[in-house]
Amino acid sequence: MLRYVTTNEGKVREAREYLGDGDVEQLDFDYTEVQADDLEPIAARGAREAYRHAGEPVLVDDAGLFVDGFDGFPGPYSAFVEDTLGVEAVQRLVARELDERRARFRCVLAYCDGGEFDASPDPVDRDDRVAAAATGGNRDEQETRALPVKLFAGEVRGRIVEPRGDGGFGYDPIFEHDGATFAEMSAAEKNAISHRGRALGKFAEWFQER
Ligand SMILES: O=P(O)(O)OP(=O)(O)OP(=O)(O)OC[C@H]1O[C@@H](n2cnc3c(O)ncnc32)[C@H](O)[C@@H]1O
Repeated sequence: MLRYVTTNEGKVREAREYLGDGDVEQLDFDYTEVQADDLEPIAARGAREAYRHAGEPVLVDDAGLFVDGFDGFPGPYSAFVEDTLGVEAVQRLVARELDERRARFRCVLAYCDGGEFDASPDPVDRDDRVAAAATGGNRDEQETRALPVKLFAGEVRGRIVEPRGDGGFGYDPIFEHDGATFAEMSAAEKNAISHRGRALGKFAEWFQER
């Protein structure tokens, strides 16, 4: 059984739709969201912490909306911005400030099961702030840091539009791809093209071959 580590029911719905109901169990665990410019170090750190907590194979899902004209804002801060400004305010800001409304969604899945495998290069090393916070520390911290993690990234391009649709979650109503917003699609339709669907596809292929 795979523990899908998230507090977000929408993510779990899509993971179950893709991987199968019986294979995914939600682990509602709030790992430390380290400050970083990319999703990779956040997801890797989360997977290590979640594995130490659960003692079973875990998959962490970190995602964000990156608006081209805002240099990728809100990116890794997407959850904070959704909670504070709200999705519709982001859309109004884009409409007011930008002629060019292109954006992309990214999703990074991080897998950890305490075992050895062809682990991804450690993204924590790439980010000075995260590395500084993660070096030193006690033995527990050093053991957590040493756990191998495998990363799978997915991305989809689209544009920011006025909200449409009742499905999905988060920024889905304002993200349009090929004429439809993600909130106008079923979970299966969204998975077929989305950042999460692509990352899940890469993960499933690797996991089956293990
Ligand atoms: O950290 P967890 O517990 O998984 O839950 P979260 O919702 O805080 O997840 P993130 O840190 O990955 O935050 C990503 C933000 O982007 C939003 N988001 C993530 N995936 C999305 C998707 O597929 N469609 C629309 N919005 C999405 C989500 O609602 C958050 O506001």
